[in-house]
Amino acid sequence: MRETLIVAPATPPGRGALALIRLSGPGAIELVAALAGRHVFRPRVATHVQLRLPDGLSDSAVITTFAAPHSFTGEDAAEISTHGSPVIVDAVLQACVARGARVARPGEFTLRAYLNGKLDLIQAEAVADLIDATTAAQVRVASSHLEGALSRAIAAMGDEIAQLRALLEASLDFPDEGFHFIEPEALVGRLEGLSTTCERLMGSAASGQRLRDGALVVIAGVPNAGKSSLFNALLKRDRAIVTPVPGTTRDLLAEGATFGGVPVTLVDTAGIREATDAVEREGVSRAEESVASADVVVLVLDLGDDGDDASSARRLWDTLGGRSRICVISKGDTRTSAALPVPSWCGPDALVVSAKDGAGIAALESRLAAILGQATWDGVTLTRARHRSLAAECGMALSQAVSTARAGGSEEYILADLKEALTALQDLRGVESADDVLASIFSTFCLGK
Ligand SMILES: Nc1nc2c(c(=O)[nH]1)N(C=O)[C@@H](CNc1ccc(C(=O)N[C@@H](CCC(=O)O)C(=O)O)cc1)CN2
Ligand SMILES: Nc1nc2c(ncn2[C@@H]2O[C@H](COP(=O)(O)OP(=O)(O)OP(=O)(O)O)[C@@H](O)[C@H]2O)c(=O)[nH]1
Ligand SMILES: [Mg+2]
Repeated sequence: MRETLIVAPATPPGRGALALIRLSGPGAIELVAALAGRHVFRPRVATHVQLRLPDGLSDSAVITTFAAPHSFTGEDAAEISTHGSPVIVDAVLQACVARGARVARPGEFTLRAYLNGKLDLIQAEAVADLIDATTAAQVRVASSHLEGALSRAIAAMGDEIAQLRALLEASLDFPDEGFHFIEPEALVGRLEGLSTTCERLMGSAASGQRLRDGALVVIAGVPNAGKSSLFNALLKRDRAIVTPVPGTTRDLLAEGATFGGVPVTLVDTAGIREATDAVEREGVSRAEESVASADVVVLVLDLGDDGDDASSARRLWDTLGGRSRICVISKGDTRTSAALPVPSWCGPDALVVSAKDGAGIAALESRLAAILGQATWDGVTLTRARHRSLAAECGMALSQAVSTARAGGSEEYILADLKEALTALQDLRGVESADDVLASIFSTFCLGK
């Protein structure tokens, strides 16, 4: 499969100032030379040429060649930078295909870089995440993974495991002498160190996955609490209908927003109460489902009224125990000294906001950013379910090794656990990945990557 020459546009479809078409594989350099009508290119030097294309077309273009192994893919590669008309891009692709190239599958360039050892699996995933990034925080994490920060952290754990295994195996080789190449206390200490490192790594997974995949923030409360007004204030536009009539919002309203660099789907819901008509009842049940699946619930409470409000809001708040929740007292501009004090069940962290004059909105945004923000471990964050489950396998094997070592158990059992932990770490970096794992990762790439 790696023997074929592949070609694909690296720039998005449609009109642009320029377009880049990339080739990788044997014959890439000869092929562009033929299109340019010249033979010699200095590797890695952009060269201005007149391209000869099918149907009598031509274009003034720039070609760069990369001789294997000094390219992104590790193969012979070439790039053609043309004027950005889709007609020219098509003509270049046709010309390449006519000369034996095949149009690349999604992610195939990066797959080749991985198969040729230019990137590990974590770095290859980071290429896709970098292209998909919509916030600076997502770019920061994906760049650091592409640069190798997470891979190095995992490799360091693997090295420590390999050292411990060598010491344990050496001890096994001299059973009669009863000689240990590592003292039992030192072994327990080093295993605990590994186990702690693994746990800290796993501790970054929830926020890392939220950063990559986005989070769900749901605004909830009783009717007329000021939820839709708060929704609009956070979005900084007049998205939802706001009226003094309780029960105004019926359906869920979802819009994109960003807090602390985390892409968020912000949802406004119907006020939760015993509904009398069928439409409202459906709205309330959708609101409850949305609350159940939220990463963070913002409970809006209007304390300007008679206080009946507060008792039903409190029931809702109590159902959120153990979840990420923020209590927001709305309509701060109307609250006089006569207004009800903030009840103690809201906790000391309740925020008073006003959608009308904007007071407290920035504080709410910071609170959301703090809850959703990254928990990094030495600047390294797990970002995918794949990372999380392999780190968990590693963590389980390590804690097993710790308990065996603490109980003075046999070296053979500890060795088996360490082998399992090491395998999980190697799978994380894709040292020897099965074809179906690779297929599922690379098929999510965009064309030309
Ligand atoms: N024009 C262009 N821009 C691009 C890429 C590309 O392929 N082409 N990239 C594609 O994703 C990214 C840059 N990544 C690259 C990674 C490695 C090599 C490369 O030639 N590596 C050689 C030489 C090493 C060196 O001198 O730094 C190698 O690894 O041997 C090039 C680009 C983003 N920008
Ligand atoms: N003075 C003032 N009035 C507010 C504020 N926020 C909301 N209101 C008023 O409170 C009423 C209800 O506001 P909404 O935002 O529609 O409340 P809601 O919680 O979405 O209501 P439902 O969709 O019916 O559940 C409207 O008359 C708003 O103008 C505020 O910060 N200050
Ligand atoms: Mg509403």
